[in-house]
Amino acid sequence: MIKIVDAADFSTQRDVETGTEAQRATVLKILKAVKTEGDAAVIRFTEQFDRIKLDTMKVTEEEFVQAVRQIRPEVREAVREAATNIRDYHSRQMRQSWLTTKESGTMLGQLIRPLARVGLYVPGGTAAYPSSVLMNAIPAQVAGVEEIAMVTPPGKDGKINPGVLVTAYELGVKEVYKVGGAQAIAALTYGTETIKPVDKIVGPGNIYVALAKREVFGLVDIDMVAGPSEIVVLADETANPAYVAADLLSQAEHDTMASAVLVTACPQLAEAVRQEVERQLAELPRREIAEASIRDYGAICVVESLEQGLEVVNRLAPEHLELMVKDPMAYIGKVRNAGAIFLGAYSSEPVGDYFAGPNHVLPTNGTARFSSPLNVDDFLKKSSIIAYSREDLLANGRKIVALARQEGLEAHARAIQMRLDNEGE
Ligand SMILES: NC(=O)c1ccc[n+]([C@@H]2O[C@H](COP(=O)([O-])OP(=O)(O)OC[C@H]3O[C@@H](n4cnc5c(N)ncnc54)[C@H](O)[C@@H]3O)[C@@H](O)[C@H]2O)c1
Ligand SMILES: N[C@H](CO)Cc1c[nH]c[nH+]1
Ligand SMILES: [Zn+2]
Repeated sequence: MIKIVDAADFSTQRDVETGTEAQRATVLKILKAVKTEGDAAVIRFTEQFDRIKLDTMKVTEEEFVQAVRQIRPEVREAVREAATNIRDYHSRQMRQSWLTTKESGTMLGQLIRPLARVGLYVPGGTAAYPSSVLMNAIPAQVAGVEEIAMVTPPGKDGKINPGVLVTAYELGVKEVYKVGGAQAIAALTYGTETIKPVDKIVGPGNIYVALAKREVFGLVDIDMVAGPSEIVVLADETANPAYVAADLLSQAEHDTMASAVLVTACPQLAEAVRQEVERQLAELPRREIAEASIRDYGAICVVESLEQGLEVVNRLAPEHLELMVKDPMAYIGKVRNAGAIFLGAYSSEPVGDYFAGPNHVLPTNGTARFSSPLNVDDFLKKSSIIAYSREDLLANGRKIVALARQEGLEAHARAIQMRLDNEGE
């Protein structure tokens, strides 16, 4: 049963990222072994944790072809159309290098370059989402990343989820390895005989993957450590309770630790949604997962006004926020913290998960206060350009010398002073 909570002390923060001491020790052991032993360690851990003896790590052309045969044509068509929408949306995020020239002749600018090689982690198990392949690979491709290596654990039959493989194939991602867990993160970071190291690792995974990503950050870049899914629906009396309940359950079915919350000032809507959640839950194939999520992390927060509701929303900083109110556009300027904002009755959250175009890799657990959806910038890096003119150096050199000496850095000061002495009139 979904609980009714008080606005004042309500929080959706969950302790999901630190793991136990034993898990952290396991991850450190795996990272060290792969770093020193390479492929042999990857093969050993895959046998230990996935119960698969790998003959070859790299997916063959024949395996791609087999996967294509297993996927219905309409699904493949939907993947293509979703890919087009996601590519169009992310293309708008692309930045250009720039250069300004001052009257003094000095040129200053910023050079934009894509990362050269990126690793994409795709989880195995029941959460092997082809849509996550689209959401992680397309922004990298739009940025111009030349090499994308995908890693994903083998299933019980030693094969990779066919939907995931076909989606990779559709995008032209052909470098795919049947390796998962911390050993995959280690291989992407340090490199092995088979897997070349990457510059950045993106994509969600279980606690072993999350801990390994945190540990290697600095040697490589990482995107974020995404926690369980979340949705907050801010609704008024005009909202359809069945739609609200369905959208809450769409995220609850992801994970027993997913969080689904209704915030409303309308007690009648709160009661109707409560009943709808119970009714719809009973019919869901993933009922056990959704039920646990609703029981432990679901809530209805009855507030005094929509204004107060917005305060709650901004405090929770949810991954997904739905504004199911009469005039959603009127409220958008008041939303401070949310990963993605869905406006009106027809912008149901799964529209964003699969098809509309924005990314579904979003900040969770309150991190929308300071971070953004996965985007093209995550795959770009910037270099500053400084082409100082003689005129500017002579005009400003003394100030630079003063700043250097203030820091006690005489060699810095002399590098400038030497030019002033040589060139000064
Ligand atoms: N936020 C998102 O967008 C999003 C999307 C998809 C999945 N997810 C999350 O990703 C996770 C997927 O988890 P999963 O387990 O199904 O797949 P996974 O690929 O993340 O992890 C499987 C790997 O974990 C390793 N492993 C398992 N048990 C181990 C142990 N005892 N010691 C060391 N390593 C071990 C194995 O090597 C295995 O290959 C879920 O938590 C899910 O919620 C999040
Ligand atoms: N809602 C998830 C992120 O919170 C992403 C996803 C993948 N497939 C379906 N949904
Ligand atoms: Zn989802």
